[in-house]
Amino acid sequence: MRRFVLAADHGGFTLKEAMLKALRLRFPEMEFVDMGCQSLESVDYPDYAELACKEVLAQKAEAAILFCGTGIGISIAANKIKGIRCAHLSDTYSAAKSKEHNNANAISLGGRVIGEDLALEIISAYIQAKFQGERHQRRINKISNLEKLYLCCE
Ligand SMILES: O=C[C@H](O)[C@H](O)[C@H](O)COP(=O)(O)O
Repeated sequence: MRRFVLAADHGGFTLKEAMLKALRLRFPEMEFVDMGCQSLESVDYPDYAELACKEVLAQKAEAAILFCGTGIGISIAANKIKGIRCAHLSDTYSAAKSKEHNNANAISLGGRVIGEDLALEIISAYIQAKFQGERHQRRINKISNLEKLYLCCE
């Protein structure tokens, strides 16, 4: 069964809640796991990026679907984690390409920016897309080399 983890700070909480419900209805054959937060109380988005992305690195989830106010902070945080390629999304074309070309294993959306209907279409486009490999794999290998050079050193 395909398994995705959803996580948000307080700025993304409302959209994350709506997407959990909508995704479970639209894709009943898939699993969508809630990694928090659980209220509108102020929290820090790097904590939730880490929680969700650890599931992806441990291969317990196929991808992390992340939310904060803009989608930016949680994306920046996720992209500091070695092995995570997080796409900050606001349209369906980029959503599909983030999988087809970049093999993104995390996506982020802005709860204070994007409406529920568009968010559902963006996430659906990502989930339904397939990585195309080939020249794109070569470029992802180069991203991994950048991680080794710049992300893992003191
Ligand atoms: O990129 C950061 C996110 O949009 C946060 O959700 C936002 O900065 C939180 O702002 P505040 O603490 O003012 O609610």
